[in-house]
Amino acid sequence: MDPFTVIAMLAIHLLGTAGLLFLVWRLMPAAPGLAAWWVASGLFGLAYLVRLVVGMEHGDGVGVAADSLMLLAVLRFGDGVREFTGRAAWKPAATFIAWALAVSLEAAATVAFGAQGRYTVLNLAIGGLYAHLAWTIAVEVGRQPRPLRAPLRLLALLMGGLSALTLVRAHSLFADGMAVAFHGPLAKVYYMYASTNAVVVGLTLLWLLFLRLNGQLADLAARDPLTGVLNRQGLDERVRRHFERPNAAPLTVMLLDIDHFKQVNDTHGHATGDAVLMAVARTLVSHLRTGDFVARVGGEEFLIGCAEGAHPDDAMVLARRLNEAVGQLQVAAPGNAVPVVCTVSVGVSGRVASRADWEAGTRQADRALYQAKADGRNAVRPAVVSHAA
Ligand SMILES: Nc1nc2c(ncn2[C@@H]2O[C@H](COP(=O)(O)OP(=O)(O)OP(=O)(O)O)[C@@H](O)[C@H]2O)c(=O)[nH]1
Repeated sequence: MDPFTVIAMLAIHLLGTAGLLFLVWRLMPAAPGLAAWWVASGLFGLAYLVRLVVGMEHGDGVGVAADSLMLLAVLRFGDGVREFTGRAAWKPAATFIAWALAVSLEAAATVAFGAQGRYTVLNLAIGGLYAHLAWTIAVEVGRQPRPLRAPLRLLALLMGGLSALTLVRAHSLFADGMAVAFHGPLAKVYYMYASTNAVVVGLTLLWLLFLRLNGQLADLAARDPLTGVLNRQGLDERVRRHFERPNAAPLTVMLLDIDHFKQVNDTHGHATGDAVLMAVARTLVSHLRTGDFVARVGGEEFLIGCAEGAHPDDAMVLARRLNEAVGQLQVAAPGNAVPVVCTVSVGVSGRVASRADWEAGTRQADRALYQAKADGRNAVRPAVVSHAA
């Protein structure tokens, strides 16, 4: 394939990808990285388009201007990667300096050596940026949620390959002259790889976005929107996953109910009632230990799963600690000088060793909670477990 056709195809792929990412971004403007990625893809496509229009081997200002778009594109791509993975963004000044430095070096090389100087510096700069990107993504693989790791690995690999090829190309351009840029085996391999990348990178970005959104949706479906703790569906899933593990620790079920919560609503209003629910949920979460979990299972009722054996304290100790901590809460009520205080009653089950015993454990905790309420509230009661065969 002649270089003109290859570069035309590259421009079409990149502009097409930019259009697709742009349409997705219009629907999800808050999706991290997406705004930078569609701009990067568009700039890259535009740079190739300009190259086609002005001619590829120009050693002049127009060529340098087209290349400056390409450098900007790689920098924007990096911005998107950092945003998506939650890494600190480069300061705009740092990005501008990196870009201006590369463009100035390229302009100086163009003046001194013509097209050969221009292409050598461009490939060096872009190859270096790709290497940095490959490294940044590779570092993130271990830090990101498990489902994102495969596409991130692929992206790191693609960037690494592109970096290696671009740097080899820079060396060949410097050593052998302009002919190697568009003709011969290296040019063939380079443009084949670049064409494949233009398609695969765009798809990988969409793959990453899909996985991220899928995770967020699953999280939304599993959590109570008011308090952020698990809802019933999330709880079922959590218990199922817990007991699926080999050598899963037994669990203790704790049911915790806010006392006289109706009065809080009736006296201070529903919004204050909501604030109390949020404060109680935060307190419970802050006291959880590794392996424990909390769910909102009713209006003012929470369930805590305590992983047995993983902690020096047993569930009763945790239950008393939670009862005390909630009792110390003071929740501001709008229009009321005195903050709202509340207490909780807690019922604690016996050990639950398997998924099949979970419902029975929940019933035990419920009976113990009933006992705590019957004993005057603000109390913790263990289940009375019958050992009859
Ligand atoms: N603010 C607020 N109130 C809720 C929510 N869900 C349920 N409630 C209220 O919680 C109250 C529960 O009242 P009851 O079941 O009578 O229980 P209680 O007043 O806590 O009494 P005891 O449990 O017997 O101590 C009701 O007034 C519900 O309207 C919610 O999401 N927000």
